Amino acid sequence: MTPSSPASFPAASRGLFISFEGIDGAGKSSHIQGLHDAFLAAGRQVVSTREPGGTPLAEKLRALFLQEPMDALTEALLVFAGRRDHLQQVIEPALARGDVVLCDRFTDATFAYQGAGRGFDLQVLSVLERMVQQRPELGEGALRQPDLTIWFDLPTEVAAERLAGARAPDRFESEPQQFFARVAAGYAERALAQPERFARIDSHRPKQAVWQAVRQAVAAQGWLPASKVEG
Ligand SMILES: Nc1ncnc2c1ncn2[C@@H]1O[C@H](COP(=O)(O)OP(=O)(O)O)[C@@H](O)[C@H]1O
Ligand SMILES: Cc1cn([C@H]2C[C@H](O)[C@@H](COP(=O)(O)OP(=O)(O)O)O2)c(=O)[nH]c1=O
Repeated sequence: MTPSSPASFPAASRGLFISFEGIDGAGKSSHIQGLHDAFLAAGRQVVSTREPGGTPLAEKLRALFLQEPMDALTEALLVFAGRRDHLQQVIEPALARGDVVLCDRFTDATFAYQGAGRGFDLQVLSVLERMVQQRPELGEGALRQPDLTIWFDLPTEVAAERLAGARAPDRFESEPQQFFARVAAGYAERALAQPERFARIDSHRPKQAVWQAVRQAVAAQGWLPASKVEG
């Protein structure tokens, strides 16, 4: 059996938590399914989920969050309330089973959108992050964070072009490009602060090249075989 054969790749059975981030239209949704399939082919159980959302309660909050006008603190409280339920009901049980959790956005989005985008107090967001994600069983003061965050980075004008006409814009997608420039800067700041967790993907390339970079970022962690290019 060769080292790249899926059957020879039981890449440890500890749970893996991978989040996907980027401004709207960055192209992340296009690659989550590809990774889902690649992990299944490597013999892993996979849970693909999203934020805001991921549980019946959090999906109800998502609908309000995306459609109803509200201030930035209300946005932050709603999104962290949904996150708490999502962690308790879906993410932690999946990680405890040893599954791979692929999460379309997580807390970095709150720092980027509510923090950098809306200008909301980052310290308040850090307090909420600590309340919601604290996991004493991981160590004293430890927070649940993704093991890897795949950050799709591309110029705001390219993302806007990709979104134009693609779907009816929600409350965030209707924001002007300056908003997304701030959000992008917010992601860059988070990535700078926690470089070991972030894999930056240059997403201003054809889909296949982006996919190869995504696959490579995961393979570099030893979680998928390196050789094969799928997708
Ligand atoms: N590398 C790419 N080049 C050109 N268009 C892309 C690329 N990746 C995604 N798209 C298109 O851009 C739009 C937004 O992609 P999507 O995956 O929905 O972005 P996101 O989930 O990050 O908001 C879709 O119409 C998608 O087909
Ligand atoms: C998770 C999260 C998302 N958002 C925003 C980013 C997106 O514009 C929106 C929904 O994210 P997303 O699921 O990427 O939207 P779509 O299904 O249209 O691709 O919510 C926040 O503002 N804060 C958050 O904490």
